Amino acid sequence: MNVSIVGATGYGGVELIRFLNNHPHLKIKSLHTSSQSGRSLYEENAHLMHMNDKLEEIDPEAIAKKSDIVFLATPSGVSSQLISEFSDLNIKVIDLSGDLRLQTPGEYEHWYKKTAAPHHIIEKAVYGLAEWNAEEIRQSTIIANPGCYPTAALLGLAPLFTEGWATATDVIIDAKSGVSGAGKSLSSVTHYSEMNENFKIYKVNQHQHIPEIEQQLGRWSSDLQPITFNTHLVPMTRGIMATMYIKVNRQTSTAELRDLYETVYEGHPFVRVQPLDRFPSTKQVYGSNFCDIGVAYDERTGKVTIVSVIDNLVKGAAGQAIQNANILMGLEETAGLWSSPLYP
Ligand SMILES: NC(=O)C1=CN([C@@H]2O[C@H](COP(=O)(O)OP(=O)(O)OC[C@H]3O[C@@H](n4cnc5c(N)ncnc54)[C@H](OP(=O)(O)O)[C@@H]3O)[C@@H](O)[C@H]2O)C=CC1
Ligand SMILES: CC(=O)N[C@@H](CCC(=O)OP(=O)(O)O)C(=O)O
Repeated sequence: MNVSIVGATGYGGVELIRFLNNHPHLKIKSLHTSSQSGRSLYEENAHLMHMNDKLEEIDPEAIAKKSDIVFLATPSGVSSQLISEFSDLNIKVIDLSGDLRLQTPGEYEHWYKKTAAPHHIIEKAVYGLAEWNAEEIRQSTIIANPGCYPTAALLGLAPLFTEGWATATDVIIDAKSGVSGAGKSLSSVTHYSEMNENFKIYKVNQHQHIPEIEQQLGRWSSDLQPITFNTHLVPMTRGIMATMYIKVNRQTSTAELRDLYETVYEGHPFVRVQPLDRFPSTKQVYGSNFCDIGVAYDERTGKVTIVSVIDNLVKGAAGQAIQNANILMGLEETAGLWSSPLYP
C-alpha cells in the first residue's frame, strides 16, 4: 500500500518518514512541500541523508492516483483547505492538525481563530483516538488525528469515565510539553535563550485543546462540565506529561484502581499501565508510540491522581497517525510501530 506525506519537511512529517521507512506494508510513494519542491529531502533534514527522495509540489489529483493514504502533517488552517481538494478523490486522508477534530460548528473558529473546514467534511471525519474509536476508524475515509495533549489526557482519564467511576464534573488536567510540540518554525517563545533553564505556563485557560478534550469526555460522561486544562513548556525536546486529579464516586485503593486500568487496557499494547506505586517519566516513552500511565488513590481527598506520558511527536502525532492507518487498512495495529523507546 502506498502513502504520501504533505508537510514532509516539518517535525510531524519527518517522524512519519522515520516510522514508515520500517513499515512492513506501507510504502512512502511521495513527499510534498509548499515551499521547497524540487529539492532533496536531506537538504532540509540532514539526518535523512540516506534517502534520495525529492520533494514534490502538492497536487492532490496526482497524489490520489499514486497513493492509498495521504497524511497531512500541515499547520491548522492549511489542512482545512487541502482537505476540500482531497475529499472528492479516491484516497484516504489522515490529518494531523486540529482542523477536523471539533464537530460543533463555531467551536473551531472560536478556539483556533481561523476559518473552519467545510462542515460536510468535518461531519465525515472520525476522531482517531486509536484505542477508543477503532470501530469508527475502520469504516472511515477521513481521520482527524488527535492533538498531542488530548491523547495523553484522554488515555489517562478514559477508564474512570467509561467504567462509571467518575463523572466529568470536576476535571483538572495539568500538562507539560517539550518544545518540539510547537513545530519546527522559530518563535520568540521557544527559542533557546527563552527556554533554556526555564519553565513556563502558557495559553492559560485558553488552549485550543480544551474543546477537543471536552468533546471526547462528553461521549463518555453525560454530566460533562467545563474542564480546567493548563499547559507548560519544559526545556526538553520531546515528551508530554499530563497529571490529572479526579474525584471518584467510591472508596477504593490504589491497587483496585490500578486493576481497573490494567483490565481496561488489556489488548491495547501501546498503553502500559505502570506497576503499583510507580509513576512514568517522559524519557521512558521517548521516540516510541507508548503511552505510560500511573495511578494513585488519595484516601484523604477521595481523589485519584493519574499521570500519563507520551512522546508528543509519536503517540501524540505521527505514531498515532500510522496506528490509525493500520486500523483503517485492516493491518495489525502495531505494524511499523513496535519499537522500543530511545534510552538513555
Ligand atoms: N509537533 C507536535 O508535537 C504535534 C503537531 N501536531 C500538528 O501536526 C501538524 C504538523 O506539525 P509540525 O510538524 O510540528 O509542524 P512544523 O511547523 O514542524 O511543520 C509544518 C509543515 O507544514 C508545511 N507547510 C507550512 N505551510 C504550508 C502550506 N501553506 N501548505 C502546505 N504545507 C505547508 C511545512 O513545510 P513546507 O514549507 O516545506 O511546505 C512543514 O513541513 C500541525 O497541524 C500541528 O498542530 C499535532 C500533534 C503534535
Ligand atoms: C508545545 C506547544 O506549543 N504545543 C502546541 C501543540 C500544538 C498542537 O498539537 O496543535 P493542534 O491542535 O493544532 O494540532 C500548543 O500548545 O499549541
